[in-house]
Amino acid sequence: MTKTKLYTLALIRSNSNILLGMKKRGFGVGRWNGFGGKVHSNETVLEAAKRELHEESGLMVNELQEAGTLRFEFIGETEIMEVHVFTTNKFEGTPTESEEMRPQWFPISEVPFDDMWPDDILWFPFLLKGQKFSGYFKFKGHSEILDYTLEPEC
Ligand SMILES: CNc1cc(N2CCN(C)CC2)nc(N)n1
Repeated sequence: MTKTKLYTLALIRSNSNILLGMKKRGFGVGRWNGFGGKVHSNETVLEAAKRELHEESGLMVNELQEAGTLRFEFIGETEIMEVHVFTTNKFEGTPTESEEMRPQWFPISEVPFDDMWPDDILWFPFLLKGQKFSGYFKFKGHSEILDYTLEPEC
């Protein structure tokens, strides 16, 4: 019986730059990504997104904009990951390395997709255009997408 587990992912923009973090350990280690993690039972998805962003990058945000929802199935695993994606260009603080993440600004034109999860190159265009999206990806291992659906949501 598949079980859905909630996660967050926050992408921070500043003019034509985007803040990514190099994951230093755990799930997705060695790949650049936004900042996020699990949603605790005593918090909303939005509260978790703000908490995880601060824990992983040192940045503080008052508001986050909903950008989209991504669901991931991994062949052979019963958990479906439901990742709620957020974005903002209003933040306080300076990106600071954490135990989990090494933050770095990238020009939007230089997003290192080759060193990111393979789904990212597919949904980033929606994020960058401010078009909300909903995606479902079936992974074999951590690098092969067997099939997927991705559509704009209003
Ligand atoms: C499986 N593909 C993924 C997962 C993923 N996440 C990021 C957030 N994590 C907490 C859970 C997994 N992020 C991206 N960009 N792609």
